[in-house]
Amino acid sequence: FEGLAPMARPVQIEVWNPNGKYRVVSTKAMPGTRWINLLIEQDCRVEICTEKKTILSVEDIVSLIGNRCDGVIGQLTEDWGEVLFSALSRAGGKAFSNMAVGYNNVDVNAANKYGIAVGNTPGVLTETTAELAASLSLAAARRIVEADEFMRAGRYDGWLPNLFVGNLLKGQTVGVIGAGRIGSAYARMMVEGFKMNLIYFDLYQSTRLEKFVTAYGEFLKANGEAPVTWRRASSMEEVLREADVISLHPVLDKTTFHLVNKESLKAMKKDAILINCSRGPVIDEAALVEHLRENPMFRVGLDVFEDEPYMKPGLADMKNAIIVPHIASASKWTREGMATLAALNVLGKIKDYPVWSDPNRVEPFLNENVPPPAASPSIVNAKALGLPVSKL
Ligand SMILES: NC(=O)C1=CN([C@@H]2O[C@H](COP(=O)(O)OP(=O)(O)OC[C@H]3O[C@@H](n4cnc5c(N)ncnc54)[C@H](O)[C@@H]3O)[C@@H](O)[C@H]2O)C=CC1
Ligand SMILES: O=C(O)C(=O)CO
Repeated sequence: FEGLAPMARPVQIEVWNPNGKYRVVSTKAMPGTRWINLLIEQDCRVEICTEKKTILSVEDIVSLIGNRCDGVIGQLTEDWGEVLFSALSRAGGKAFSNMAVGYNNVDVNAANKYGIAVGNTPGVLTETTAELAASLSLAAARRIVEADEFMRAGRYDGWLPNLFVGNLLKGQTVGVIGAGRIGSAYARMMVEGFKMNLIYFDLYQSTRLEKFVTAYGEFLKANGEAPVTWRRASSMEEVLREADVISLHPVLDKTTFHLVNKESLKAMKKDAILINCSRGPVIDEAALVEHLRENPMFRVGLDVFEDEPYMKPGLADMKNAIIVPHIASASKWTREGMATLAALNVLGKIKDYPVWSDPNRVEPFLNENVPPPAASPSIVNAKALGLPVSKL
């Protein structure tokens, strides 16, 4: 790598295996070391950006790419479009992977234009993300954050029949919008854990989820308990009208932008609970603040925000909102796994490996005791680029 033209603007980096044949850049330090070791073992020089700022600009990343780079692992906060894919292509790059399952920050058409593979990290974060949605559901139903603040403020002076009365989940209806991997895992947790009935809306039927709820209902009945039920709604409005707790888990695209707006909020029960662990712009956040103000019994649990990292004015003042900073996938196992999948996506393309045939079945890549399969775990534009599929 000596003799390369200096970068346009220096960006601080940490280098592993300086003599590696392939140059792979990660725009952020990521948890664990397995991802670094896997790249090094396959002759990669790994450069990790150590700049202090949280969100790198397009210019920062152009500098990082420099004039020779085989692949980049990037983050959902970065704007991966024409400028970055053309820079990566000029540097001889073949692959980019988001360290995330959502890739609404990536212009896949621009990547296709330059023949660059785009990876994401499905599966490894399903349960962790669903568990946070479940945590927010419980926290909202039982007003845990308000009650915690009350205690810390020294305001507790004795048990009272009316103190922080919330909602019982058992026997109520949970509504899921977007019953894909995460939405289905959340639905199962709420149905099995709290014996809620399920209503869901998705463009596709979730047969596995339906079968699970049917079987669980039969199990309960056989044990003399009230069975749980499920229904696939024919419109989102049906879910909004009927559910007591509604959790949003669709991808963010043109069809889901402001899916929840002023009108849809009005359609919900006055004391409903709304959870969002998908992407901020799925909710019209200004309309939500207005709705929270007008309906004190309505509660919301948010992991994501429309103008992340910012909040719409007024949201932070609402007692009926629980807000956490996009931490739904933040368990150690998941974050290390996401780093591994992202690194293997990039490595697989650099080494001309085929693409794994089923991105819902990524466990073989996560087993630390055996070498990972010679494939890229999940490439979203594999078809568009005509990449070969693994026979494994
Ligand atoms: N807050 C966080 O930290 C995390 C957020 N996410 C977000 O969650 C999303 C979902 O992830 P997965 O479950 O793995 O994806 P998935 O692809 O398995 O599920 C998405 C589901 O949304 C459905 N869908 C698409 N358009 C729809 C519409 N207009 N109406 C109703 N349903 C629609 C799809 O048919 C699919 O079943 C990701 O795209 C990402 O944006 C994912 C992980 C962590
Ligand atoms: O994976 C994603 O899409 C996230 O939002 C972070 O895990």
